[in-house]
Amino acid sequence: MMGAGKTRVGKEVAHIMDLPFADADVEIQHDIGMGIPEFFEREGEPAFRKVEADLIADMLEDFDGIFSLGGGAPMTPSTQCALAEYIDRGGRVVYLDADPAEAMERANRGGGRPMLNGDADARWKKLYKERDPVFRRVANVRVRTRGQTPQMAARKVMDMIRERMVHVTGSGIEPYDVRIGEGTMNHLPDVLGEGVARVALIHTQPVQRHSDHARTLLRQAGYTVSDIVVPDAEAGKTVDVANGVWRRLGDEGFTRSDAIVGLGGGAATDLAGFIAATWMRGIRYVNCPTSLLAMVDASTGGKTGINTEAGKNLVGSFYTPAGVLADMRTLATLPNDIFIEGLGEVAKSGFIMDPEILRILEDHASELRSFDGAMFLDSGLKDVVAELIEHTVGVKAYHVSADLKEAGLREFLNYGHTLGHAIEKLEHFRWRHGNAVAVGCVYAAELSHLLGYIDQDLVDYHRSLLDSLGLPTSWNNGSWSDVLALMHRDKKARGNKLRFVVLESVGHPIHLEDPPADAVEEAFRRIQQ
Ligand SMILES: NC(=O)c1ccc[n+]([C@@H]2O[C@H](COP(=O)([O-])OP(=O)(O)OC[C@H]3O[C@@H](n4cnc5c(N)ncnc54)[C@H](O)[C@@H]3O)[C@@H](O)[C@H]2O)c1
Ligand SMILES: O=C(O)C(=O)C[C@@H](O)[C@H](O)[C@H](O)COP(=O)(O)O
Repeated sequence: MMGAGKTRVGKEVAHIMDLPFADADVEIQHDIGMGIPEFFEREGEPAFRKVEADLIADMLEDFDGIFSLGGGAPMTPSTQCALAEYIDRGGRVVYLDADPAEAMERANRGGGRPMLNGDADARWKKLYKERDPVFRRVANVRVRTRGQTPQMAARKVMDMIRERMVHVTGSGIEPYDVRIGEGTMNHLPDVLGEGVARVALIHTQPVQRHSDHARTLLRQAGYTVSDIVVPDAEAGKTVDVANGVWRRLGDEGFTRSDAIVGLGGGAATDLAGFIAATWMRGIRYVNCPTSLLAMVDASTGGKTGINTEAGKNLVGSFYTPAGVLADMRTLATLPNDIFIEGLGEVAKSGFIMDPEILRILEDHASELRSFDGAMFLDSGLKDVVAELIEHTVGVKAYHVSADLKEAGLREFLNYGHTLGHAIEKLEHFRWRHGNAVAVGCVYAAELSHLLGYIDQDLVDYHRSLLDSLGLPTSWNNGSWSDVLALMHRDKKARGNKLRFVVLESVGHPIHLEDPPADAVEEAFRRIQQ
């Protein structure tokens, strides 16, 4: 909006990011050879908008830097299309959302604004009403600047435009974004939206520091927050815990217009999503993953659920979050072993789809293996991890977008999980999920090899890569009959037939229906060594 500080803040952002800055109004005046008020007077608004739209389209093609648009520009349909294409090419369109009183005061101060002729405040308010919904729609970054100096606002803009983003869409999915970067939790109020009054913040005790931060953000934005601490890790994914949370929501009067925020590792986000899916048959929820595994996998895609006596994740639903905020600052407190566990799901995504993930893992194996949260944010590893998260969420989004309810393609994300879930259950969940998946991937590779799909080299590659990352590649703590019984309860099984995901090559998974019993058992013998 006029007076929001686009030029002032834009210049500041360009300065701190060492980028060129351009202002659409200055460029236009240069092109038309006169001031904008004069051009408005002589040619009228439609002629001005045409000149403006053409210039913006050219700049979005050719200019690399920070570009400030006039407040009316995004109202022109051709500019809306140009901005959408710019976003598709990886661009960031920032809506600088200022406090109306501050913006009106600044807009009136400067003068020379043809759109504010007459009663300037009334005109400003009318324009705001028309433009605000459009600005929200065309921008992929919204920065609230209430009470902030231009320098503070510029820092906020910079953090936000440096974020990585993966868009998740598809049939049956209300589109949402996974935002990855430092400070992405600041988006919580935007993602929750204005229709929500109460928020249940569901988290575990080890992430208290991060939930305190989230609670502050939520309270500052005006939400009534219920802080709900659930038992840690798999102990939280039970029907008793879910029942306790439902009771709290009932006691505190949660209605359909309220929301859940799930904050923590994958167990906490699985539980929070399940509560959101079931409370009043479904309320809005946002995930704030704080472990690597939850960032790359659990928080996205809408698989929510709890465990039962019969096995892992056997009760749940497909229920999509309104957004995922992977705030890399939370990784500063993550213990090394839990970080490494997350690499199990990262490697899985490399094996089934994205060789670039495998290349990054190979190139940085020893740094990743020595992950130290306390040093992380000031280290070069931060960008490597951000890239791994973006790639891995990209793999997840690809499968989920095409097949939300896991009719076929999405099952490929389950590579390594048929045995992995059985190991977790037989180990009474003392084995971490990502570690069990790592062994499960070696098992699936062995099975692929036994049936002639891949050669021994690729099986060996599974072992050497996972081992270089500090992940386990063997397991020898359970009987074959127990393992087999649990694999029959896997959700991919049909009737009494086992189904697996195996590989034909890196990036080419296939379904394997009812494989020969001796191969299934022999692959197990091979991971016991
Ligand atoms: N829904 C899905 O699509 C999906 C995908 C993959 C895994 N999962 C599920 O996710 C779970 C595994 O997730 P996980 O590996 O995050 O385990 P987890 O949730 O058990 O978290 C591991 C431990 O790390 C702690 N922790 C998390 N973030 C921390 C931080 N920043 N600082 C300090 N401690 C932190 C947790 O409190 C916990 O003690 C499993 O239940 C698995 O089934 C779900
Ligand atoms: O999103 C999916 O689909 C997956 O299979 C991702 C897995 O990495 C994840 O562990 C998931 O929780 C497993 O789901 P399940 O259906 O096998 O319980």
